[in-house]
Amino acid sequence: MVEKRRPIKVNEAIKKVMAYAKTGQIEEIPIEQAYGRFLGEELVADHDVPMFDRSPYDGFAVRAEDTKEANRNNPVTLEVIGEIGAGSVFEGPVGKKQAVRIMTGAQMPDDCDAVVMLELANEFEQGGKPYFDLKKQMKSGENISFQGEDTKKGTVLASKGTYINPGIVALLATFGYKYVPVSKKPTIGIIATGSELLQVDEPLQPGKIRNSNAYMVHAQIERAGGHPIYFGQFSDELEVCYEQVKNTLEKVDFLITTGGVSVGDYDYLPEIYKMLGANVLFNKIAMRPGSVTTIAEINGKLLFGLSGNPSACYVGMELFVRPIIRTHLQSSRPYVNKTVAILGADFPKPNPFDRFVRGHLRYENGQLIATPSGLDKSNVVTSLAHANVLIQLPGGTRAYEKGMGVDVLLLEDQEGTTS
Ligand SMILES: Nc1nc2c(c(=O)[nH]1)N[C@H]1C(S)=C(S)[C@@H](COP(=O)(O)OP(=O)(O)OC[C@H]3O[C@@H](n4cnc5c(N)ncnc54)[C@H](O)[C@@H]3O)O[C@H]1N2
Ligand code: MOO
Ligand SMILES: [Mg+2]
Repeated sequence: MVEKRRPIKVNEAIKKVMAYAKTGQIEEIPIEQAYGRFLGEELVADHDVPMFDRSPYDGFAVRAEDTKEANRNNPVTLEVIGEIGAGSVFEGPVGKKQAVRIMTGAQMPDDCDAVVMLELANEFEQGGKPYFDLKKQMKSGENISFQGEDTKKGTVLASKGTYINPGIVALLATFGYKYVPVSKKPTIGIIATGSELLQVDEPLQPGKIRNSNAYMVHAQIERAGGHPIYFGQFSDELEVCYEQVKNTLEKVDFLITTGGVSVGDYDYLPEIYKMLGANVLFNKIAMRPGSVTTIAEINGKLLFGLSGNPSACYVGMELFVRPIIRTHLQSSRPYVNKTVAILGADFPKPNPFDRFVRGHLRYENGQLIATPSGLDKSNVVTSLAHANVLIQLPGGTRAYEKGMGVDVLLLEDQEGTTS
């Protein structure tokens, strides 16, 4: 007699798993390797940027008061008493009707309060000395990048757990991080189960398929920011799988298995959880695909029993494993980000369970359109290739029509959300 499983709501399932979410440790890595990692600490400006008033143009640093009388018919003449390249500092005083040639990025001389662009200065020499005429009155503060205008000392620029994009890398360099504190990646074991599975390089045989889940999950873990370790594929033999799961558990922060969670004769994961003495959080979720996703816990360590069906496995990974990874990486926004889009095609199949349809999101005439990216069956693999969203269709009796507003989960987004 097959056991009767009680489906729980998706949000309830996520909550049950997240009760075991833990933040991980921090490690320091060279800045060159920081891109794509997650900040282990908040990034605070420990000095003003820029640190000094500087010129945004190549030109002349002047005292605005000397240009008061200047206009188109009445140029003022200023004497050029020196030159400052970026990186140098002009030490001397700048007196009445004097100016200093200055380059973009160079520190302003203390006595000057405006910069004349080179194009506006009519340069000439007299008695062996350089001068220029200026036909424009300068305002005090004109053409200056002021100290602290970019950011002020003490400003929090990014919170911990932030995904390090190239812009964050620029900030890290600005504040002198040769080594960057990043969240240590959780190690996540992957085990594929199924006697039908061929290795990726084996020729096809009758009744067999190649193991795609292991590599797909490997990539999904990397996208989420974790460190995957693939422990191999095992045929449906209870003892072998049990030993493998038990040994692997000791080596990883979390373990993902694919396949063997349903009610088939060779679906051994439920039995393995029993043998391990694991606490099964749930074994049925009111969702499609992935209704048989089973998650267990042993001494606080999570075992994700993802479905063998590729699309179900994929969805289970994004909904349940990803927020656990992101929390480990210190993010306070661990969930897949969401937005609303317009459904790009009819979806006529009503279902009592919530659906997560693999979809492709695109911009069209300023609107976001989400269209299913292939056949919507949980055993389908090709619909995953062009999926950049999961279209979330609440369960019920209704069909969904092209043009309706729908929630979409943004799979390639790195910002995440709080719920
Ligand atoms: N009587 C019932 N049968 C099924 C139920 C049910 O409730 N009652 N649930 C169905 C649902 S929903 C799903 S999803 C699948 C889940 O199956 P399992 O998680 O037990 O996975 P397997 O039986 O091992 O495999 C299912 C399917 O996926 C293929 N597979 C497995 N591993 C891989 C892999 N690494 N790469 C690619 N494809 C893989 C496997 O060949 C099967 O076709 O159960 C339904 N049945
Ligand atoms: O777990 Mo299944 O994917 O609902 O078809
Ligand atoms: Mg099965």
